[in-house]
Amino acid sequence: MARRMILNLGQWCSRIFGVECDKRTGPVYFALHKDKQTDQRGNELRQLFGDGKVYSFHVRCKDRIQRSKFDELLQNKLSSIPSDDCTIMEMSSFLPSVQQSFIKGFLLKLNSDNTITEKVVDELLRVDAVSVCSYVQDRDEVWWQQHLSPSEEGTVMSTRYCVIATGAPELHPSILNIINNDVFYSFEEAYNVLTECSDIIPESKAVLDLADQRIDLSETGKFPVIVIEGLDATGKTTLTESLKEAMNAALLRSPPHCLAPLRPRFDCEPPLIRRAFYALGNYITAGQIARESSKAPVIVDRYWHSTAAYAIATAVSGGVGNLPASRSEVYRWPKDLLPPSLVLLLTIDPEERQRRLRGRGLEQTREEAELEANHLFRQKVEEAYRRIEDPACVTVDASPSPDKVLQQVLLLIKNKCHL
Ligand SMILES: Nc1nc2c(ncn2[C@H]2C[C@H](O)[C@@H](COP(=O)(O)OP(=O)(O)OP(=O)(O)O)O2)c(=O)[nH]1
Ligand SMILES: Nc1ncnc2c1ncn2[C@@H]1O[C@H](COP(=O)(O)OP(=O)(O)O)[C@@H](O)[C@H]1O
Repeated sequence: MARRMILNLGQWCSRIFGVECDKRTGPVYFALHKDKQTDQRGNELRQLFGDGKVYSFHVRCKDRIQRSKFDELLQNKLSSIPSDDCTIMEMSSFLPSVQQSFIKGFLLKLNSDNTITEKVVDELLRVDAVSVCSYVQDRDEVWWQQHLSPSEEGTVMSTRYCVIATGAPELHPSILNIINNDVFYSFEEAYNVLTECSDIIPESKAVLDLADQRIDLSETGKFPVIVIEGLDATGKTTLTESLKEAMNAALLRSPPHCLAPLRPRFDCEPPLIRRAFYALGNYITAGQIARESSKAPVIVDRYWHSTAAYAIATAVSGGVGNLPASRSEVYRWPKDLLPPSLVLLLTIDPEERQRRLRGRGLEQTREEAELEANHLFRQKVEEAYRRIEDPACVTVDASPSPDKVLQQVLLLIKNKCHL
């Protein structure tokens, strides 16, 4: 995929940086040059680096488990700065000619100098795995990126590169790493992640043991398997319980009940580890689906669509426009995961969903909180749901009463599954 990322940068190929400075206009991209460049397309750079001190941070660490932990540390440190004192923008960077070279970082613009911010910058400077840079103009108003490193006397400015604005690559950099880092397309890939983190997360061994004991059947039985998907509070639990009664069906969910005690532990982990946990949950549920569908219809409350949609929406910065295009390989069902007969995506308008969330009164999970705080994230989840294929979701308007939704869905299942 990196082949389509190559930009015309001349003979020297630096990292390309994309900063989400304005959700409406999309990222501003820049590259680095060893020599001074007079034609910088300065207006765009002034938008990024003008008006006050600017730092960028990203994690450089070969081990992906360590990298994901440092990413989390970096995000938590920066979010400790009062939002009035700074503007934090997501920054992605990649090497156009190197696969899997994408790294996620942040650009920090200080609205005012204060001790909290300087303290956070100084602390991050002392984390070996975190690369800190500042951006300054010389007397010719040419912008430079300077790499900073700590010293007893303060900070030392070492290597510096001339910053040049550049055009947008064809694909948003954040989609470069999705495959088997954010979304897992095989049991083995997800299993390997939890194996790699079992020394720092002892609970991983319990998950791996349950994954080893999963029912490993590759075919569903003769009865239909219907997955119910949708954002929180769209009515999945209500509908799946009614369908269980109405169809005398087995009701399963992903992650499966056997993983429920471990879920809060992994919900606190960075995306790489959290998604591997949910992915293994899908494979354990798949074995239960295969077994139960030989005896009766099976209803499943969330499955791979949830895992993939939330992972893609989290991994891709900015708005819906940055999502991988429809038909992209990231939306393809894993070849080794049992596919259901039908996937129904419950949709309701945001106001009704808010009302139902309040009515439910349950504690919000981290992702639910994110869904409410960030309508861009919610839009990306909904759009990612719709782009997943083989099987694709069939959208259901879940705003009528519970009974009307049930009747509508029973008719849909009858028609689609030829019951
Ligand atoms: N089940 C499931 N949830 C996921 C996954 N990835 C992210 N999530 C998010 C979706 C929700 O915001 C949150 C909780 O989802 P669940 O439906 O499993 O739990 P809960 O019963 O609290 O949510 P609900 O309101 O019934 O949809 O976790 C995944 O792979 N599977
Ligand atoms: N069709 C519906 N009409 C009105 N309220 C509903 C409907 N379906 C569910 N609810 C209510 O909305 C809240 C969330 O429903 P729930 O089934 O828990 O959704 P989910 O499992 O998708 O989070 C609950 O309080 C439930 O009683």
